[in-house]
Amino acid sequence: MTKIAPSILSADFAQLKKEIMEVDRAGADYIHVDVMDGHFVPNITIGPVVVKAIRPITTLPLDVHLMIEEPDHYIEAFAEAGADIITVHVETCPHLHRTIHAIKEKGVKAGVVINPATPKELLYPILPDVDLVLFMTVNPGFGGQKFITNVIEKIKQVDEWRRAFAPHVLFEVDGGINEKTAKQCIDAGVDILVAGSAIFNQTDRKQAIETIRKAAE
Ligand SMILES: O=C(CO)[C@H](O)[C@H](O)COP(=O)(O)O
Ligand SMILES: [Fe+2]
Repeated sequence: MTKIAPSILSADFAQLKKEIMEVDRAGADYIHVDVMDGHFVPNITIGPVVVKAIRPITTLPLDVHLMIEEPDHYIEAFAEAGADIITVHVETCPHLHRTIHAIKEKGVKAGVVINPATPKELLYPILPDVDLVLFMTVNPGFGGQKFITNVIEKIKQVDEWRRAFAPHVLFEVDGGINEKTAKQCIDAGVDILVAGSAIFNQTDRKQAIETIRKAAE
């Protein structure tokens, strides 16, 4: 079954506990946490203190998406705060193999994220080492942007590598996911759909999650 990861970037931050509890009860599979530093992306969001604060609110895995430069400096802090998955951008990691293994050494699942305009070849050498690949389907930095369709072709091509030598790797997409775009992603081989505005901008979160899940299947 398709897994859904609501992105709290589009939640009401003044009521974060209530928002997380609501999507948890509504059938979410992960909680997606967007960490932005104002350097790698033109926005600033949250850090390890917030991850620590939300950790007791839910038993769902916390999927922490690091959109920050030099992520190596923060792996320990996010792991100790309670992250279950930490994903780092290929664009921010000159020593990607070292970074991925530093995450794993903390007992956390390790994922690599790739921007829409970054060539898929950067994934090839690291694919057997990661637990997850997150394909950005918008340029990272903000919620509510339009899905970039040509990423689908990249997902299909990387899926061929996955089938050949890394079948354990999960594929996740992030950005512009809604009932219209979900199906194309699943058909291309995606396992986990991140959705922010398509869930948190709806008053009935249960229905929003079910709508995306149904459209995907
Ligand atoms: O990483 C992100 C942005 O950089 C967010 O996870 C993503 O944008 C989710 O928001 P939406 O579903 O509204 O596009
Ligand atoms: Fe994200």
